[in-house]
Amino acid sequence: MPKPVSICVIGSGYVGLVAAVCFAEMGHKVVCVDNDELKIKLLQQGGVPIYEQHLPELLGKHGGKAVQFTTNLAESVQGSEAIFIAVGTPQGSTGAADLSYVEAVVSEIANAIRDYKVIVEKSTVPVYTNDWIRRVLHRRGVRPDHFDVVSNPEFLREGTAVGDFLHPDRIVVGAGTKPAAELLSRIYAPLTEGFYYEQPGSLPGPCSAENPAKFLLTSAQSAEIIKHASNAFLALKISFINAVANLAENVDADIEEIAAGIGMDTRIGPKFLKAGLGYGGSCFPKDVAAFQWVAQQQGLRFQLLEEVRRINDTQQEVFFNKIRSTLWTLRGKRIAALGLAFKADTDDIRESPALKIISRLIEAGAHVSAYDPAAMEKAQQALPTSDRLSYAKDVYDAAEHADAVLILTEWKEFADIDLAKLNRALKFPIVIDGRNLYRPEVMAENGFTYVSVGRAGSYYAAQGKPRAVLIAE
Ligand SMILES: NC(=O)c1ccc[n+]([C@@H]2O[C@H](COP(=O)([O-])OP(=O)(O)OC[C@H]3O[C@@H](n4cnc5c(N)ncnc54)[C@H](O)[C@@H]3O)[C@@H](O)[C@H]2O)c1
Ligand SMILES: O=c1ccn([C@@H]2O[C@H](COP(=O)(O)OP(=O)(O)O[C@H]3O[C@H](CO)[C@@H](O)[C@H](O)[C@H]3O)[C@@H](O)[C@H]2O)c(=O)[nH]1
Repeated sequence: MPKPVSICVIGSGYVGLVAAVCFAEMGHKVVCVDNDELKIKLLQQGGVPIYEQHLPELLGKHGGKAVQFTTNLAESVQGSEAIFIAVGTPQGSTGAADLSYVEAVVSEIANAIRDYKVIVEKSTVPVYTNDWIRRVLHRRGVRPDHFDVVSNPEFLREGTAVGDFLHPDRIVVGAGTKPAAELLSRIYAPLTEGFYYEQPGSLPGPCSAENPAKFLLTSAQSAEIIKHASNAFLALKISFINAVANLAENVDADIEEIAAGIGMDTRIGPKFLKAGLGYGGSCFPKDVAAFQWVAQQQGLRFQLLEEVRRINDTQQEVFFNKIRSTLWTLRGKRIAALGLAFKADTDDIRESPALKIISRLIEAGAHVSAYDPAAMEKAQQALPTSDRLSYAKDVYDAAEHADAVLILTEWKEFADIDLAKLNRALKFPIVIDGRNLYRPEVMAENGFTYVSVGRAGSYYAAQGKPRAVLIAE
């Protein structure tokens, strides 16, 4: 097992915090820095700022021990061999990523460096950011032999972040020098050489000692583009299936059957073919826009990405129109909204399709009673206060006397609803499901008018036949 590395992670958001505890889990010594004093205080006191599977146990195991939390960037940089930058890169007004947080951190690093450090760009950034970081360090007088800059994009998903980090499909490292590449390979050796998976108590996942994580060494530019292109491709898959869903609905076909049939082709694969409300979250919307901007800067028009974004925006419009056409008028209607987070297993509400739909319903004069298993607090801070918006204590409380129920996030809790109890709570037994959590024939059997995405519910209710999906399962 190679010697552990002393690591500084700057940013204690989703990526920074997960990276910090996972590096500790891999045997390294970590200091995690943030300029948000409240967050650091919470972490120092053993608090967990985000809802993420396995994070509380790893914070409990390593917090204050192998991972220290601090606001002192200079000291943390000086005491570490590798400095990971994991601050936000939000979307700017032109679609380009706003790199001001990255630049601010690089300037602070420049003031702190006294000897050789490997600076690792982990935030999602446009191509040539690695070059810019080097230029800023030069301009600020840092000796060229005192640093290398590496691009190491992160591919974790919220909700499964810890598992994704420790069991990645691949680790991409864009490094231009041997010492930098060697340090990164030492950092990830527990995953790429399988040592971590041999440890008793290591978290289970798809990688193992026999099937360790893959390490791909590339140029910095390639690494930067790999990240943008991966997110854009996944967004493209989602928009593609949503476009097919809208067609399927018009011709009485079923998008679940179609996605199963497409996904069985191993060249295509079954993942990211779930039709629904379109993609949201803190990554896809901004990263597709940023990648399009990158192409524009090179004089290229990446029209495919324009279409991906257009379909995504349309998808929420399509769903809103379904609500309208099912309920006719919306003013004064009482609607239960199940789900606030942008997807299941997270409390993150950034770019959540659910919040956009709820806001539109309120604007249209409807009364919304909302419920989410994890995102209530964050949603209450984000949504405007309104006497037409209330927050329920559970699914059935939200549904009480409602004209209809909307399913906006694919929480397992919503797939396990007691349908008879739901039916009794509602004023009218209407479910409009943006996540296809139920089979239309089951909903028909339970007396519901059921509207979903890319499926003609009435067909199955009438035919009552087993479907290809069922046979395949
Ligand atoms: N969220 C994800 O699932 C995910 C996955 C892969 C990659 N990414 C990328 O990783 C980056 C970080 O994303 P995130 O979701 O963790 O962001 P976030 O907004 O949750 O966290 C960023 C953190 O950086 C801190 N910060 C900002 N400026 C700072 C400074 N000068 N010094 C110290 N700390 C500072 C903020 O206080 C915040 O805690 C983004 O580029 C994002 O695109 C995110
Ligand atoms: O078949 C699918 C899969 C996802 N989604 C939606 O797509 C969005 C993004 O989902 P997901 O990719 O699971 O969540 P993120 O946590 O945003 O992760 C993405 O964005 C991260 C930040 O860049 C990357 O690191 C991850 O690899 C990438 O999956 C959510 O709104 C989902 O509801 C669908 O509509 N259909």
